[in-house]
Amino acid sequence: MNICVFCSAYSLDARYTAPAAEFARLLGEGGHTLVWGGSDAGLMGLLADEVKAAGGKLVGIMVELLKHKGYRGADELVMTRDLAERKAELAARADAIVVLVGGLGTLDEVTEVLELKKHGLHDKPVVVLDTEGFYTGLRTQLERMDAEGFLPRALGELITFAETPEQVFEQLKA
Ligand SMILES: C/C(=C\CNc1ncnc2c1ncn2[C@@H]1O[C@H](COP(=O)(O)O)[C@@H](O)[C@H]1O)CO
Repeated sequence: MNICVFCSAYSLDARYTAPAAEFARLLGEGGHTLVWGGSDAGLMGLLADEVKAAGGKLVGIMVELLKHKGYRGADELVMTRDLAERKAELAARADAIVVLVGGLGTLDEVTEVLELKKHGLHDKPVVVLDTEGFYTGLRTQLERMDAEGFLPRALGELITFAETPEQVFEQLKA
């Protein structure tokens, strides 16, 4: 499976990096391909290192603007002109999307895939690894949208939340 991962480009402490590394190990050992932003920065770089060490393949979708942070050692590195083209390419290459902890870039990416899914433009699973309850606020907001009629589909059809890396893969199989 080609698994697109959105996650932080910053270096984080072990309570965030350890579950991400475990997720990466399961991805690599499962024979999957990581499709990601193609950077060696922060958690993005750690994820790629761990997937590679576990035998998985790496497909990086880079953007001109950030090419100085490109990951050396990807099986394929695709260069896109701008962030919009990169987001489209990331989604197009994926069979499933997994969201790890991240900041505004990650939030922008997950929001876009959910908006496209809302409109029926794809039906790929979107699973959030909710490490340390990092996404409690996002989940609460989405649940309110669901309960108060802001979503055309049930929230559970758009996105699911996992507490552990193992649960992410169980939800991708379901
Ligand atoms: C932090 C530094 C450079 C950032 N480099 C990036 N390279 C590739 N992709 C990136 C970068 N920054 C953001 N992205 C994309 O957004 C997500 C991460 O953003 P966040 O704000 O950290 O959550 C990630 O999924 C990427 O696709 C300088 O060292």
